[in-house]
Formats: sequence, structure tokens, C-alpha cells
Amino acid sequence: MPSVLITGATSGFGKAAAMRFAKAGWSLILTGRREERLKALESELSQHVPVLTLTLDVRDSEAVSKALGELPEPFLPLTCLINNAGLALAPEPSQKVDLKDWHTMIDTNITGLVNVTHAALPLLLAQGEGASILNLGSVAGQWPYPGGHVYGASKAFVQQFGYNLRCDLLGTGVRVTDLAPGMAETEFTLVRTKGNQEASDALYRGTTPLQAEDIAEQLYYLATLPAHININRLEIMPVRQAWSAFAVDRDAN
Ligand SMILES: NC(=O)C1=CN([C@@H]2O[C@H](COP(=O)(O)OP(=O)(O)OC[C@H]3O[C@@H](n4cnc5c(N)ncnc54)[C@H](OP(=O)(O)O)[C@@H]3O)[C@@H](O)[C@H]2O)C=CC1
Ligand SMILES: O=CCS(=O)(=O)O
Repeated sequence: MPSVLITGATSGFGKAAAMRFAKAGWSLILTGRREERLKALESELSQHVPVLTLTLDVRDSEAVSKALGELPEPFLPLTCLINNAGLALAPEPSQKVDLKDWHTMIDTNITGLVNVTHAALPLLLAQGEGASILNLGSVAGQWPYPGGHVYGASKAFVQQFGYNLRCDLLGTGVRVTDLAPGMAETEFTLVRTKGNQEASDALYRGTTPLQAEDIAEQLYYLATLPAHININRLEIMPVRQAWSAFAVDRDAN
């Protein structure tokens, strides 16, 4: 039975991915900081597939390597790692940002992803052919926008780290993909605005954002491609989202 480790399974893409992979009969290793949400998922999905929940902060490298170093036999070898845990903070311009918010994004989106990848690599290498690392990047890693600052830069790291990993993993059979969504309706904006439900609702109102299930479907597709195919980067936007014109600073007249 194939197994998938999903970071950030308590919400959004991670939770939807847990549902999608469970539907296909995969064993699940689900992580996140909110234990009660993990337990709720476990009690629902363990009726169908083996589920292991790990209450983990991806920023804690020791806890990550201990937990992944002690995975029980039925979940090994690991077929797929979904590096999904992440967040954006501080939608305001750089010059107004609290430095702590930048550090939190770096510690989670970069250091956390690296912690989990390092600990999971031996488990994926034990699987070899057909194994995958699916990293949640973002359109923000490729395209700049006001207020994107460290969030976008952290997702550019995710892309380049994935490409470099591919070079090192050549010959092992382990695949690496940067899955880069655009606007998707999850708890992402609620987190970014530190709990401003109105701002979150306003962002998604009157348009048709991606849904978590859309991304879960792509994750499942990537994880089940024939073993000789590696999609390096998959960027997905809602049809109702596109780029904007360059901004120009003009003299007042
Ligand atoms: N929604 C969007 O528009 C887009 C999102 N993304 C990316 O997709 C990923 C998932 O986001 P999305 O589902 O939208 O957002 P959600 O806020 O709905 O989910 C984020 C998940 O990350 C987990 N998480 C956050 N910080 C940590 C941490 N320190 N340790 C462990 N888990 C953590 C949360 O779990 P818990 O709080 O329980 O720890 C939660 O399960 C992120 O990497 C995000 O950057 C990319 C492009 C678009
Ligand atoms: O990664 C999230 C999508 S966006 O807010 O940067 O467009």
C-alpha cells in the first residue's frame, strides 16, 4: 500500500489532499500543530486506511527528525512527501512589516520545508522509483506583487530547492515537483491577515478562486504519474485570475 506524508494536514490543501489520497487507499501520515483537527481527521479517515497523526511544528528540526525517524513499519517506505505546511503574513509593504513576521515565514516556508525534506529523504530513497516530493510553491515565487516581499521570496526558494534536489536525486527514481497555485480559497488569507474574516471573505467574493480540492486533485495526479515522468513545475491559476500591468511612479501635476 503506498503511503503519503502530508505536512499542514489540518486545513486547506493539506486536509483536502488527505481526503483525496485516502479515497485512493493510500496510508496517511498527517502532520500539523492543531492536534484536535488531526485527531478529527484520523477518526474519520482511519475507518478506511491506516492513519498516523504527528502533532508537529515543522520549524522544530529535532522534533521533525525524531518523529520521522520513528515511523512504524506499515507506513514505510514512503511513497510521497507533500511539503505543504506554510503561510503568508503581513500583506502590508516591506517598510511597514514587523520583522517577526518575516522570520516566521522564513522559519516555516524555508527552514520547516528543509527540515521535513531532510528527515524524509532516506524514507523516500528506500522506495526509490515512483517516489515523489511535492512542494507547495506559489505563483508568488515567480511573479512579484506589492506585499509579496518575504512570502514570494520564500516560494522562489521552494522552486529552486526543488530543482537542485532533482539534480542530486538523479538516478534514484525520486521525483520532485514545485506545484505553484494562484488564488485559492482556504484559511490562507485568514492567517495572512491575522484573523480578519471580513478581509478574507472580501478577497474571494465575486470571483471564482481555486478550491482546496482542485489542488488535492493535482497532488494526486502528480503522485500517481508513470514512474518515468517528472513534472518540474506546475503553475495553476483560476481562469478568473491573471497578471497586471507594470506599476509606474509618476510626478504629481
Ligand atoms: N491558498 C492559496 O492561495 C495558496 C497557498 N499556497 C501554499 O499552500 C500551502 C497550504 O496553504 P493553504 O492550504 O492555502 O493554507 P491553510 O492556512 O489553510 O493551511 C496551512 C497549513 O499549514 C500548517 N502550518 C502552518 N505553519 C505550520 C508550522 N509551523 N508547523 C506545522 N504546520 C504548519 C497549518 O497547520 P497548523 O496551523 O495546524 O499547524 C495548516 O494545516 C502553503 O504552503 C501556502 O503557502 C500556495 C499558493 C496559493
Ligand atoms: O500563494 C498564494 C497565492 S498569492 O496570494 O501569492 O497570490
